[in-house]
Amino acid sequence: MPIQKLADRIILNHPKGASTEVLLYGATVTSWKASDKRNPEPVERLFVSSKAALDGSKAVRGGIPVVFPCFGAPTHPDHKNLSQHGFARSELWSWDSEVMDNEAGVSIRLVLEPSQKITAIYAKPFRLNYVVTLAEHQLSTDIHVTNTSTSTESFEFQALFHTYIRAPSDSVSVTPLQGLSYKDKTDSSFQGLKTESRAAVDVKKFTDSVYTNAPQKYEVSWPGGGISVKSQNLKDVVIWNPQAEAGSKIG
Ligand SMILES: O=P(O)(O)OC[C@H]1O[C@@H](O)[C@H](O)[C@@H](O)[C@@H]1O
Repeated sequence: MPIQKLADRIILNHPKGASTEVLLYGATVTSWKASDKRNPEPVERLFVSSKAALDGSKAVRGGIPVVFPCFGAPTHPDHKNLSQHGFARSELWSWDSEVMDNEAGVSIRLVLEPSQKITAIYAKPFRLNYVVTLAEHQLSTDIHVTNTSTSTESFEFQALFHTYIRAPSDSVSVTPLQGLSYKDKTDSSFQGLKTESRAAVDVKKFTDSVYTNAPQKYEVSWPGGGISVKSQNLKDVVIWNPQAEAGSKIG
């Protein structure tokens, strides 16, 4: 069965061995296993904390949480009743459809629409469609935000994937970010933007950097492993790793 619909999650299996799991809670991808040249057997590519709650009691600490309609603490007046990173990662999404099921890819669509609970904190006419596609060596996540208003009402939003890549934090690095402007969220004494001087950005110390106008094509590499990340229409990229310093404060 390439697509298994369980009560709380969807499991996708690719005929060549890759697999992924998507929780209906938050539409959070909690596992992606794929092979590569170094590993003929599929290996897990995403990090999920051993302490993560997967029962829908709080946003999943790991995998790929979906962030909408605000990133970080809300700053826009429309988001004033929301918590950090918005509500999409902590709502129950609905199954919509199977999009594709063949050797090229196995793909499903989930949907999130305003419920009474959401409208109480965010009364905007939105619909989110989320398509997760598993290919032999690739996982694609596409978020489509629709303004369902029948009038001229508009709204501003931020949307992103909060991907936790499974990598050794003492030796992983990300390229190419050199020369880009970034907000260093670990440095509250400095309000402006810094310029990235490093050819390869590591996360050996607590890192929380928001790069703007980034190239949308990155190599995340470590000795003996790595992963390529591509994005479309997502021009900012965040490199975050709490390390022990900030990690010890996370539940
Ligand atoms: O604890 P949360 O809400 O999942 O956020 C985790 C982190 O998410 C990152 O994307 C932010 O840049 C950090 O500032 C934040 O701490």
